Amino acid sequence: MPHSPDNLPLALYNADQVRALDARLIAAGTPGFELMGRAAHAVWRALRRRWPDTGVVTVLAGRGNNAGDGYLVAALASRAGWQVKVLAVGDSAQLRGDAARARDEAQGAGVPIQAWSECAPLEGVVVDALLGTGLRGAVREPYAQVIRLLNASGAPVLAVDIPSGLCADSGRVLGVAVRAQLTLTLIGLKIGLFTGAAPDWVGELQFADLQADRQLVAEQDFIARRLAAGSLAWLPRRPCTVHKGQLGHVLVVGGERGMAGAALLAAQSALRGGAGLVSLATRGEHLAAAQARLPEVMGTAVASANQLLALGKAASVWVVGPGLGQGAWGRSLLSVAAIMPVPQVWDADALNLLVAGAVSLPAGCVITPHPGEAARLLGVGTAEVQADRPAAALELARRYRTVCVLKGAGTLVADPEGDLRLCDRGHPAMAGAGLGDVLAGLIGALLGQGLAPMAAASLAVWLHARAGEVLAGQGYGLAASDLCAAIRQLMQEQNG
Ligand SMILES: NC(=O)C1=CN([C@@H]2O[C@H](COP(=O)(O)OP(=O)(O)OC[C@H]3O[C@@H](n4cnc5c(N)ncnc54)[C@H](O)[C@@H]3O)[C@@H](O)[C@H]2O)[C@@H](O)CC1
Ligand SMILES: [K+]
Repeated sequence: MPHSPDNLPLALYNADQVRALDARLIAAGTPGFELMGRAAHAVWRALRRRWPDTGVVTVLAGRGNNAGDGYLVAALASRAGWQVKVLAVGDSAQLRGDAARARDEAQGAGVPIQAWSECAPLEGVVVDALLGTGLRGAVREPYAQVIRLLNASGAPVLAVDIPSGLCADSGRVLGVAVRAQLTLTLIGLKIGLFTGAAPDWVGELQFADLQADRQLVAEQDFIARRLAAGSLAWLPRRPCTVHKGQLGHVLVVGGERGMAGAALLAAQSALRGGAGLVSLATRGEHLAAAQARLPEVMGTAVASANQLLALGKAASVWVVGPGLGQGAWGRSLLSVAAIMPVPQVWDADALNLLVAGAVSLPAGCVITPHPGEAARLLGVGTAEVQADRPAAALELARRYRTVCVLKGAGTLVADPEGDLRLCDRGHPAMAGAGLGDVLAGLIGALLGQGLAPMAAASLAVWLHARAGEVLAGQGYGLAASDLCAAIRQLMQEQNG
């Protein structure tokens, strides 16, 4: 993703939480208009840094405090000698409170304020100050038409706080949204800037804390935390005397006929993720190829539940599902997994069989659905999952009493108690076959080395995404198996 440098804060808020934070700051003695002024200075600085030589600004202003920020930016631009105008959507005479004061300040600075009309030209850099965290429901007219024309104009856009039309809670486009080149968000990071459709609308993301009191910020509830290297539980350093028996024995179960590769990738990933031992329970036809490709992995042909039961007792972690299929073979193997009292990762067809009611999920699991699997697990459509990914991840974790990794851009990791992490790393090049199998194997390896399910899932998601970024950045085709070496490299850099 183009945004999310390492220096952004970790806490992610929904709209209500960020409003509560605004209110706390105001109650603690910083007037709202003072915050608005700081917001405007931050926007103006960001604008000049990004477009230093333009000299022309059009501010599109709505009727709330987001517009107030915009009016004050216009005042600053005018005082700096830039050519600036405000196009007011709706009647600017109806502005109230701080926003009205900001409008008056712009007027006092000589900024022309015109009522927006379809033929008003959008000149220079456009500051989107139409709608912020106060947006409720689908964008109404004439705002929707303003946004459509803005997007069609090709003008460079700096969005104030959040691109207008994007839901601050879910990143859903509420009918229509501004496509920004740069978004400067204020006081706290809204989760809607990172999830759902947001990565395609936000552009570069910058953050201004408006000098908010750190103690007050720390006391504010948040909905999720961003995954970042510094915030992750890393593997403990290995003692010199360590032996393979202490590093986990991961058993990968899968590879129905025609789907051998998925299980192999999971096994390879478990190996490269540092598991002491890796076993593979698969169809007999696949053994020779598996041994040739991964000689370190102990491959066993399993034809029945009893064979798997005998084999599986030696393993400390199970990774079940890659290429498992949904036939009788897969179902019988999964019924064994369901009674094993060890940490497990359930992926792919294991989840489809779970939906079909073939088995129930054992305790201590991590499930790793993509949006389609998540939708089936929740009994809703995929669009509904994508419309509010944080809510879907939390609901899956709660309903199945498990750690849930909801894959896709902005992968989320949730636990049943409501702890939610978001990964804003990764790359579109990762939308390919086998990437999920690598993630499942890596989570298994980290569980085997002693990390708790939430920590193992979070670290694996982050390593997987960072590895994808590193490889995509080198500009060659990304194959899932390439990722294993890059993940190993990242782990070495961190623990080395
Ligand atoms: N003191 C504060 O609370 C601060 C707020 N700030 C800014 O204020 C923003 C929040 O301000 P507000 O709460 O006034 O809200 P907004 O300015 O985001 O939006 C409120 C306006 O949008 C209209 N609206 C709501 N839903 C709509 C829809 N579906 N279609 C069309 N119009 C719709 C409302 O009628 C109202 O006029 C933040 O995003 C941020 O930019 C900053 O100035 C920093 C300080
Ligand atoms: K906006």
